[in-house]
Amino acid sequence: MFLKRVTLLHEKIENRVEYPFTIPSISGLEQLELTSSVTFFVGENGSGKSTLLEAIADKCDFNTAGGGRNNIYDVHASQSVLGDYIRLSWLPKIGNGFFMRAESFYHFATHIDEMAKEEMIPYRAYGGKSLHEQSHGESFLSLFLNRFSSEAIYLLDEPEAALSPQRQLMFLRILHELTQDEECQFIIATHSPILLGFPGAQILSFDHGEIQEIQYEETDHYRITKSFLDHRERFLTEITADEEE
Ligand SMILES: Nc1ncnc2c1ncn2[C@@H]1O[C@H](COP(=O)(O)OP(=O)(O)OP(=O)(O)O)[C@@H](O)[C@H]1O
Repeated sequence: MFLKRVTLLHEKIENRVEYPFTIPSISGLEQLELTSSVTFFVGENGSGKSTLLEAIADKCDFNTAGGGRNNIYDVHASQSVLGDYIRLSWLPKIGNGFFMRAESFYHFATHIDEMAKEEMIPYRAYGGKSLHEQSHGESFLSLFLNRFSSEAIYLLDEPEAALSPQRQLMFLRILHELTQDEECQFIIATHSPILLGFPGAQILSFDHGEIQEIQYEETDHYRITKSFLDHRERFLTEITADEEE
């Protein structure tokens, strides 16, 4: 692995009453030690996962709208506000990698089409054809299978968004292959109980106003999914009863 630590530069913060320092998990951050080649960010919606991931992408000089260092295009409101306030500690330092955000993947696909049209890149790196001509899930997997290679850091924001459970398992296999011998590092914000099950991953929870390491079985994603699958009828009865009150 390459990125070892993320430090919040408290001394640079002048205004703590504005985003992103209004997010408890961010304002309380001191240092985050990354201890595995796969780190997951988990937590409730709005707990600050994307904010931190985007800031890390910014400090890696990746396009914060999604892409690597050479993918230069603009998407409205994709700048990282937190990037100026964190420091990344590397051993060794690398520049290869990619930031993928599910929500702006459409814009990235258009950017790739434009580069291919101008013959600046071949489609080979993206599965042989335009990402727009592949289904949402197919295009995600094309990126993972063809563009991802060794000695790089990949920052992925909800990669499961378009993937069927079967494709999520394929993604786990890709993760396994790319992290063998610690050749690639991944930081992944996810809500998927399947992805979170990756063996040996570090799981960082952004809940309860702080970022702390937790075990797979302690995540809401595992607990709620397991409980739902084990007691589906009871869950549905309770949900319906609430609606009728
Ligand atoms: N550009 C912005 N300006 C002001 N507030 C913002 C901005 N971006 C995000 N926020 C707020 O910061 C909080 C954290 O957002 P963030 O996107 O980091 O959450 P998240 O944990 O990734 O959530 P999700 O799981 O829903 O993707 C949210 O309350 C959000 O409304």
